[in-house]
Amino acid sequence: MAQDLVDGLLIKARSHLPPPSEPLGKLSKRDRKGVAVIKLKNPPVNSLSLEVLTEFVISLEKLENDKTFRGVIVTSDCPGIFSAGLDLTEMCGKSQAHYAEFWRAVQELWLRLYLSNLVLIAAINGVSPAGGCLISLTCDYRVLADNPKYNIGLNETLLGVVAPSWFKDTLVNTVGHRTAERALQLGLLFPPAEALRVGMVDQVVPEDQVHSTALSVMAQWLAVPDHARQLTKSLMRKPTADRLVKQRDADIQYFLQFVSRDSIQKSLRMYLDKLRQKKG
Ligand SMILES: CCCCC/C=C\CCC/C=C/CC(=O)SCCNC(=O)CCNC(=O)[C@H](O)C(C)(C)COP(=O)(O)OP(=O)(O)OC[C@H]1O[C@@H](n2cnc3c(N)ncnc32)[C@H](O)[C@@H]1OP(=O)(O)O
Repeated sequence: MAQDLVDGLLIKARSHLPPPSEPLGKLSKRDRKGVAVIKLKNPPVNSLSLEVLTEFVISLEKLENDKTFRGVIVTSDCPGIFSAGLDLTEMCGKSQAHYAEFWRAVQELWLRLYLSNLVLIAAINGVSPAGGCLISLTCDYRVLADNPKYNIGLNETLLGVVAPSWFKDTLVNTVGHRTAERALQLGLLFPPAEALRVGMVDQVVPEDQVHSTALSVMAQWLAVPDHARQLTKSLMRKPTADRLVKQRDADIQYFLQFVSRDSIQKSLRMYLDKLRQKKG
């Protein structure tokens, strides 16, 4: 059975963890076929807090160093939401030191994912704006559930912020320059059929088939010898990643200046308020 191929690894935010005796990221070694599943679990919306980013990096590092694993399926444990993107509360009303630590963690996760030697398949089982979309774009292949609510895209401009150059590069490398330019300026969130048409995802399948499709795709990618596939991936991606690696500190300083502006703080606060008021 396909499910037998899969091992489980759950990323959880500490605040939602059961007793402290349980490790944060659970990495079971039961799997023999070398495929792990990273399930994001930070309810209610899988926002990427500093803690989740850090935990994600640690989990990936463990998998990279454990030679029994050759592939990872990245998916969500929150119904209907793949990830709401970066945790906006981490970018609002905090200290400069906090912003710097947060942004370094965002950079680190992007670099780890984008340059991973593992085959990464995104099983996108929910809405996926901004940072959520970015995570999927770093994967080697994206399978999206066919649900009209499951929009995906880099919507930063709609929040009054700007997708940094390496977010932009990741999108350009996936969908091409013109589609990326339009999508980024307008902050477009694509419904599944559109996302497929522009190449933001590779496959759209019925919701109950996302996981099994990701597994089938994984088998196809794992049929290729690792060394050849990994070197090819590096050839394709390293130039993009190197642009950030060469100027990580400058990128952090740029983020600090940008996010500390009164106008940006105001935009982010207004956006958060709008989200919160939606309910009431
Ligand atoms: C030139 C270069 C310049 C350099 C620039 C530098 C930096 C700027 C770059 C900034 C990059 C940002 C990337 C991002 O990822 S920003 C995040 C963008 N995300 C979004 O726009 C998604 C927002 N959320 C939603 O649209 C919805 O929540 C949803 C995901 C569709 C789910 O909807 P629903 O199920 O109805 O849930 P609620 O909306 O009621 O939300 C529940 C709860 O969660 C809070 N929340 C939602 N999203 C976030 C988030 N991203 N961060 C923090 N909190 C979030 C929401 O406020 C609710 O909270 P309460 O329960 O307290 O009301």
